[in-house]
This record gives sequence, C-alpha cells and structure tokens, in this order.
Amino acid sequence: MEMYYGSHVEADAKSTFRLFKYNAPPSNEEGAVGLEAHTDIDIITILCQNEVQGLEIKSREGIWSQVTIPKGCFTVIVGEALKVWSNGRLHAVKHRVTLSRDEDRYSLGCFLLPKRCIEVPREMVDEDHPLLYRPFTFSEYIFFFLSCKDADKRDKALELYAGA
Ligand SMILES: O=C(O)CCC(=O)C(=O)O
Ligand SMILES: [Fe+2]
Repeated sequence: MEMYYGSHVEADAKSTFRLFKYNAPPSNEEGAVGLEAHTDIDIITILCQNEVQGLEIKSREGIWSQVTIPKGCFTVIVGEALKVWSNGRLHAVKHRVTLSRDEDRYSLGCFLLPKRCIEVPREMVDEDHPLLYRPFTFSEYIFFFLSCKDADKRDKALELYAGA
C-alpha cells in the first residue's frame, strides 16, 4: 500500500476537522445515545476527546462494547474508502457514542476524504481475495449514501453502490 500513499493520500485526499460537544444527559437518561450508530465513509478518522468516555464499537457478532481511551491518546477508525482500497481486508467498524456521566463530552475529529475516484489496487486482488468493489467517484457515493434514508439501506450503501 505504501507505493500508493503519494498518489492516493498526499495528492488526492483532503482532511476536514470537526469539534463535537455532547451535552451531559439528564441523570435519568444514563446511556443516552449521543451519536447514532454508523460507519465512517472516509479513508481514516482520527479522534481525540476530553476525559469523558462514550465511544462504543460493534463486534461482527453484533455486541456493543465501550472503548476506554487513555488520556492523551488518539482513536483511529478505518473508514469505508480504506476498506475499498484494501479490497475488504480492513474492516470499517460500526460505532456510536453513548453518554452516561454528568459531564459534557468533547471530541475533535479529523476526517481524511478521497477527492476523486477510488479503485481497488490490482495488488489487492488475488484468488483468495476476488475484486469486491468497482471503481467509483467518491463524491457521487456520498450523494448515494445520504439519499439512503432507511438505516438498513445506509448500512449496506457501499455494497449496493459499488459492490462488484
Ligand atoms: O465523538 C466521537 O468520539 C465519535 C465521532 C464520530 O464517530 C464521527 O464523527 O464520525
Ligand atoms: Fe464516526
């Protein structure tokens, strides 16, 4: 993958930052959902947060577990674009934020997005890993993804849109 870094990331990706503030839930709403379950559609997301935990990830078996992020550490999340580049080897984990402390939660996210076309590199395709995705323009996929109002459809958006 290293040989693609210059052409795919340095020359053809852009990053955006977003600061989130999650208001502390009322005391009778322990476990309130702060951010609905989703997968990130970018290449990679890097998150840092204050000391209020809340990020949860879903296992392939469907079990949610809280991630405890040590103070001063970053969280790195694989997005769907990187899943495509790895031809499905890397998993874009489903995650969400729940709130259970009487303290506001802050997180800062850096999202790395492809600018143009994404295509599985030929080195990622072999007998054991048949091609999973056709080449597609990332901005057009975003439109499709956003048009999926139904949560089930949104979960399968990548496969529906770009599945080979
Ligand atoms: O606030 C967080 O820790 C998670 C944010 C997130 O998952 C996202 O913006 O995609
Ligand atoms: Fe996310």
